[in-house]
Amino acid sequence: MNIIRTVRSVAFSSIPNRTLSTTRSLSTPSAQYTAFEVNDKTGIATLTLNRPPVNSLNLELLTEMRNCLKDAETNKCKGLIITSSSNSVFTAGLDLLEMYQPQDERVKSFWTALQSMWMELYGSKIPTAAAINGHAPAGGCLIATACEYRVMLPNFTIGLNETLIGIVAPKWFVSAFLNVVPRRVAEQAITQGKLFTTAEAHHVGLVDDVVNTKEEAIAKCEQFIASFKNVNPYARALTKQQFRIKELQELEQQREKDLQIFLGLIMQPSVQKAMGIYLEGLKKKSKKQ
Ligand SMILES: CCCCC/C=C\C/C=C\C=C\CC(=O)SCCNC(=O)CCNC(=O)[C@H](O)C(C)(C)COP(=O)(O)OP(=O)(O)OC[C@H]1O[C@@H](n2cnc3c(N)ncnc32)[C@H](O)[C@@H]1OP(=O)(O)O
Repeated sequence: MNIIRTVRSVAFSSIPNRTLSTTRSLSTPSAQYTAFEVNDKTGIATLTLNRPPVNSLNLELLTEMRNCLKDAETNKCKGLIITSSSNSVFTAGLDLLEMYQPQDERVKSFWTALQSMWMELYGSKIPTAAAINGHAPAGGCLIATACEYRVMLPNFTIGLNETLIGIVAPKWFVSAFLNVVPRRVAEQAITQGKLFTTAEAHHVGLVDDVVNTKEEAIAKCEQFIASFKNVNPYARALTKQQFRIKELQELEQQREKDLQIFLGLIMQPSVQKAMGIYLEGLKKKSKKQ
């Protein structure tokens, strides 16, 4: 696999136009699981999730994601694309090992980092797009629905499958899902823990477009971001905020309560047992392959 390096605090406005190399990626020692590149010509940032084998979202990855999102906004990038370095998994969602038999302080930091990353992404002032080049269950779907545009490659799955693991998708997971699919479809799917195939997701509007390759997916995201080129960024950001402020304020005001509900749920012996069985099943399946 290519070693992907990460750029931090590169002011887009200070990047000169170059003809040969069109992306800039500098390394920072702290970035382990993400690559963050800014295209010099378009000003679009790409955040690539890079935590093999399945980009499961642990504390460190969530923290890096949040830092990249902040950098993209601070540096006035024209837009942000999220994708994965894997050929088959966008992200497997939250790292179950963070929630199974967890350490007290770490699991609190983990959930707090998830809240922060989501608020940063959902509330981002710049256009955001997900190039979903693999499976996107649970937390993967959460990231995709927090973006303004989604394009997906064929024959993968996406959805909020929490109930199948014996856990509950919090209200803010559901509200972002509800932005993109009708309420009836959402209620049925989330209570069933349904994972939609790409074709089904496209049919219900969970993804906007389907393309065959990652390159095409990135190009579609770039087109989406470019569609705002004649729009005043300030007016755009305030307009977007009007659509999203309610969910953001709700979570901001209830962060501690949300954390306590999360801890109360996952620490239940029956939930720990269900998670253990689910993890065991994943490991058995992985060994068979
Ligand atoms: C009103 C009250 C509200 C209260 C709210 C409270 C709580 C909410 C709590 C939690 C919310 C959680 C949301 C989540 O995101 S939970 C995670 C859900 N994710 C999944 O179910 C996906 C599981 N994974 C898969 O289905 C497959 O791995 C996948 C299709 C993604 C990829 O398949 P592939 O064949 O390529 O890879 P595998 O062989 O299955 O896996 C390789 C390796 O990775 C391990 N692994 C997979 N997924 C995870 C994961 N999410 N976390 C940790 N580890 C994972 C897998 O076990 C294999 O490991 P190993 O055997 O190689 O050691």
